[in-house]
Amino acid sequence: MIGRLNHVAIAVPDLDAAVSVYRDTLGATVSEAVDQPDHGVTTVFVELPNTKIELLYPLGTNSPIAKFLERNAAGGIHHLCYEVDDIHAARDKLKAQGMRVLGDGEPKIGAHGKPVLFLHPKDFMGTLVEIEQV
Ligand SMILES: C[C@H](C(=O)O)C(=O)SCCNC(=O)CCNC(=O)[C@H](O)C(C)(C)COP(=O)(O)OP(=O)(O)OC[C@H]1O[C@@H](n2cnc3c(N)ncnc32)[C@H](O)[C@@H]1OP(=O)(O)O
Ligand SMILES: [Co+2]
Repeated sequence: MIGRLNHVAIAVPDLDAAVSVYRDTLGATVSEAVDQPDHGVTTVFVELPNTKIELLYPLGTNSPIAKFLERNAAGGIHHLCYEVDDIHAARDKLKAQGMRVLGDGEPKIGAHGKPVLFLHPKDFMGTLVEIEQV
C-alpha cells in the first residue's frame, strides 16, 4: 500500500528561525512559505535528494498543530507522509483493518496539490501518519 516517504514534517515555534537553520546552517534548498488555510498551517519545504522536510507553523486561531507546539515548545517531529497510488482504496483498506482516519474521512488537497488524509497516531505507534496520493 504505502510507497515512497514523501516528507517528514516538523512543527516549529519560529518559522524564520527554522528556515535559517535549514538554509544557512545546513545549506539546504528551502521553498517560500506558503499558507495552507484548509489545513491551518503555513508550510516551507526543505528539498533533499531523497525526500522533503516540511516545516509547519500554525496559521489562524484553530491550527491542528497549536496543541502540539504547546506540548513541545521547542518544536518537534509532527508527522510522516507516505505516498499511495490510490488514496480512496488505501483509506477503505485501512478503515477495514480498524485504523482511524482523521477528519471527515474525505481527502483534502495538501501542500503539493494532491489529496491527503491523516491517520490517528495511536494506531501507528504514536506517530501521526499522512498519506498522499501521487
Ligand atoms: C497540508 C500539509 C501537507 O503535507 O500537505 C500538512 O501536512 S497539514 C499538517 C497539519 N494537519 C494535521 O496535523 C491534521 C491531522 N492532525 C489532527 O487531526 C490532530 O493534530 C490530532 C488528532 C492528531 C491531534 O489533535 P490534538 O493534538 O488536538 O489532540 P490531543 O491533544 O487530544 O492528542 C490526542 C493524542 O494524540 C497525541 N498526538 C497529538 N498529535 C500528535 C502527533 N503529531 N504525533 C504523535 N502523537 C500526537 C497526543 O499526545 C495525545 O496523546 P495522549 O492521549 O497519550 O496524551
Ligand atoms: Co504533511
